Amino acid sequence: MSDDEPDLELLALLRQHLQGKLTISDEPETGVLEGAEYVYDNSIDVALDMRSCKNAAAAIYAQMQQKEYSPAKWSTHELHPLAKSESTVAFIFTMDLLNFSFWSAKPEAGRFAIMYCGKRWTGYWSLVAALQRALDEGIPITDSHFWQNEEECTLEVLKQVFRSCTDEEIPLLEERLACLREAGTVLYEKYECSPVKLIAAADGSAARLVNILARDFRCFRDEHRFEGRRKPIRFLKRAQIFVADIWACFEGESYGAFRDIDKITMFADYRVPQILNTMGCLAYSPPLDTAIRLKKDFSTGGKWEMQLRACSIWCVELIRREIKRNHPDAEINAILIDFFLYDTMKEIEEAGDESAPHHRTRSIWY
Ligand SMILES: Nc1nc2c(c(CN[C@H]3C=C[C@H](O)[C@@H]3O)cn2[C@@H]2O[C@H](COP(=O)(O)O)[C@@H](O)[C@H]2O)c(=O)[nH]1
Repeated sequence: MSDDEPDLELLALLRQHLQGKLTISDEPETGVLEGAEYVYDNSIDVALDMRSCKNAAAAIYAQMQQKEYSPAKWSTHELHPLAKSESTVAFIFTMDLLNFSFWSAKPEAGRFAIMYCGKRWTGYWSLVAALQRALDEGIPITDSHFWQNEEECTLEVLKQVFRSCTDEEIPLLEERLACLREAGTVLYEKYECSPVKLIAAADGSAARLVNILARDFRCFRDEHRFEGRRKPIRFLKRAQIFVADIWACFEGESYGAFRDIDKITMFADYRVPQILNTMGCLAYSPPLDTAIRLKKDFSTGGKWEMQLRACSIWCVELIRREIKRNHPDAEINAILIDFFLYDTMKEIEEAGDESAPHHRTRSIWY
């Protein structure tokens, strides 16, 4: 938009304000849900099946109750840190700086994997295992001073941290080092080298913390242009899952106390669309469905990838609303629904069901 063109959105807001119809609260919004709805409304390759979403809401609620999904469940995963401490905040920050792109084009036996505690870990769990193993081996991988030290924190050392028990290396190793370097510099310049100070800057607002991460760290700024829309579509997946992991780990207390945690949306990755499609909630156009089944590469910010990510966010939001409509007192939000869907998809995959492959994008965003 050129400078001399009127900003119609701003004029509309001013008109509403002058008519007393607009209360501008200082509570921040992330804009993620608004962007997701816009893409959903303009999608031609992905649609939501409302009957399936209603059925899914009932099934998800029942299973979440039965499996007692709550923030406390986060700490029951054997690799997640248990201490409610600053070092756990640093661990989670490191983890969510690097929490992206673990999928492999190789068969299960040959894919990147980490041996730790006598078990073979793949995907997201390979990341958590690698960080735990590094700490056991005396590598200060969660310390932002280390990330900035170019003599100590080298690509070779990071290769050692993520050494695989197969022939395949972790994808995007150089990009992961760049994320640590940038984060170390920003923490040094703005937050006294402390992720705890970063959380404190949000003053108890989850939305504000997501916005701070997107503003101050390029590697968290997961936002992309969609067709002709002037404002970028914000997914902010790793920024949001960082806030969610802190909230869940600390069970809404201490560093995890956020008064607006319910503003966090589903995390637009490659796993949850997969299970939403399996449940019939997400429907794909034939060309898109074929491209996913043929395991084609999807470009970052491409129209198919944007629709998949945005419609997944919007789908989980509709499922959340349906659950709350039927169970107004249910302590459920998009985070817990997302965690449940991710874990369930992993159980389906571990049972060997490869019937619905996921879309494949290689990026640092998810
Ligand atoms: N939407 C969503 N995406 C999630 C997670 C998690 C793990 N969260 C744990 C914490 C609490 C929960 O109960 C989970 O146990 C990882 N991912 C993303 O998936 C991808 C990895 O997939 P795979 O290669 O198959 O492991 C990668 O983009 C990673 O960033 C989640 O919860 N939701």
